Amino acid sequence: MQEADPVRIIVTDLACRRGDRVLFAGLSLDVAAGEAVQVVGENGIGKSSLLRIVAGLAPAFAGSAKVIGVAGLLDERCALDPALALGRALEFWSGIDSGPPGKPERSHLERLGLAGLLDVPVRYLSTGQKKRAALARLLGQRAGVWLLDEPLNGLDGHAVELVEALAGEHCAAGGIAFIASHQPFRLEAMRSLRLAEFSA
Ligand SMILES: Nc1ncnc2c1ncn2[C@@H]1O[C@H](COP(=O)(O)OP(=O)(O)OP(=O)(O)O)[C@@H](O)[C@H]1O
Repeated sequence: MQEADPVRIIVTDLACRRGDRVLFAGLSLDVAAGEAVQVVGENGIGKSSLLRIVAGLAPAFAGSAKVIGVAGLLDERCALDPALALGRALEFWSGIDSGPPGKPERSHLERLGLAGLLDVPVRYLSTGQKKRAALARLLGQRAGVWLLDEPLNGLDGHAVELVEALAGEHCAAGGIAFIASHQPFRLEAMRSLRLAEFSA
């Protein structure tokens, strides 16, 4: 994240419709720099849909969701070319996300345990390795607003702690973590947003 970039999420009277169902309505929320929110609720209640609306990838049915700053979405897709070696795949995005020359930061790769996998085609990576690769891309984006959809899925205990630590550092540096997760996510002073309270 670029220091001093202002970040905020402002959700106002938001409603979400998928197919012929309104999943939730009347949702208002204000998330400021340094804050973390965990969106909780049963399968199918609309957590991913909410994150996609906030990311600007799905339309609101009513109301609005506004992000101030750059948003980076991490979801179940690792969004890296499966045919490319991991290093090349990350370089491609790094060039787009933060401009040339497009080298992913070595310290990120080492911390995520990816430094020894840069020659491995993305399609050969394990589930947890793909998730860590997606995190490397997110870190490379330098986005102030992290939208994390089930970020702990497929990760071993060590990697879970790492993701929690990364999110904590991100918030401490003035970023926002907006997280949909069924699993407990240990992050200091994180608020819970119970989507069931807004079910239509
Ligand atoms: N494009 C779409 N068209 C129609 N229905 C959709 C679409 N996308 C999602 N849905 C439906 O919307 C509902 C909410 O899905 P969503 O993925 O947001 O739930 P979730 O709370 O994230 O669930 P989970 O905990 O299982 O990940 C589901 O019933 C899903 O089938």
